[in-house]
Amino acid sequence: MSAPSSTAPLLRVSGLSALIDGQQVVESVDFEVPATGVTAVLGRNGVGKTSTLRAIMGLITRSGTVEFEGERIDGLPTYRIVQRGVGYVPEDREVFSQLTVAENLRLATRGGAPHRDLVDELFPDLVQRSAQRAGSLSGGQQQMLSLARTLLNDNRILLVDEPTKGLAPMIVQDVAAALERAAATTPILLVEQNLPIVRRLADTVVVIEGGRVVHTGDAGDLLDDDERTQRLLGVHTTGDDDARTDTEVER
Ligand SMILES: Nc1ncnc2c1ncn2[C@@H]1O[C@H](COP(=O)(O)OP(=O)(O)OP(=O)(O)O)[C@@H](O)[C@H]1O
Repeated sequence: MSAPSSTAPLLRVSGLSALIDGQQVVESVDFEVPATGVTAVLGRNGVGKTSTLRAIMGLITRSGTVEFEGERIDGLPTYRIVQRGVGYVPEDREVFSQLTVAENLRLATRGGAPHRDLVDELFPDLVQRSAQRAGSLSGGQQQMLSLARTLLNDNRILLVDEPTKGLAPMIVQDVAAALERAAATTPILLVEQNLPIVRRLADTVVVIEGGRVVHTGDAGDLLDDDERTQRLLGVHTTGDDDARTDTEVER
């Protein structure tokens, strides 16, 4: 196989479908993730955003094609996909609550933690709390730890699922700053319902409805079009700093 050209998408998803308990939750999804910047997956609650990421990672039964750097990864088990450099930060954070911050980071390390300095710089609070049990961290600190675990390693792409969900506004900004910094070197496929954060971070958007892609395009173009945003996402963006496409109230 010839090497992918510099303009080729890094990740190409074609006809991706997925089942949970026999129910079709992702239906023939097609989209591409370019080799730079942030691609945001948007959509109302329960439309299949998380399931799309989980299907790419091989965490749920899926069919269709997923190509990463020009090679198919849809037949690989999750650990092999991660070894290829696909970093995944799940929605529910999944920190080991009985282990300390330092132990969580050590367990996540592949190949000598090449980005330890970056992680320490991005998350000084975690350095301070290195001996603290992860289960006793706040939601925001656990999100930082979950991100830090993935950012420690060399990733070719990051899949990040709702990193700001349920977080206080100040922590949301800290998480966004960390993602912005990571995106400078590593492309990100981001599920995010906080539209101001999407506007800040994303270049491209993929909108999902009922398990299918219903819109792809420039992030600014969509978010500048209030009528279209309202139609696709059920929320207005104009002048609303807290616009979210879900119903959660931030704590
Ligand atoms: N473990 C599960 N068991 C049964 N149904 C599930 C499970 N996980 C997801 N689903 C269903 O699959 C569909 C898609 O869910 P998914 O979490 O992918 O959507 P989402 O767009 O990420 O939603 P949200 O924004 O609420 O996180 C929903 O109808 C949901 O109820």
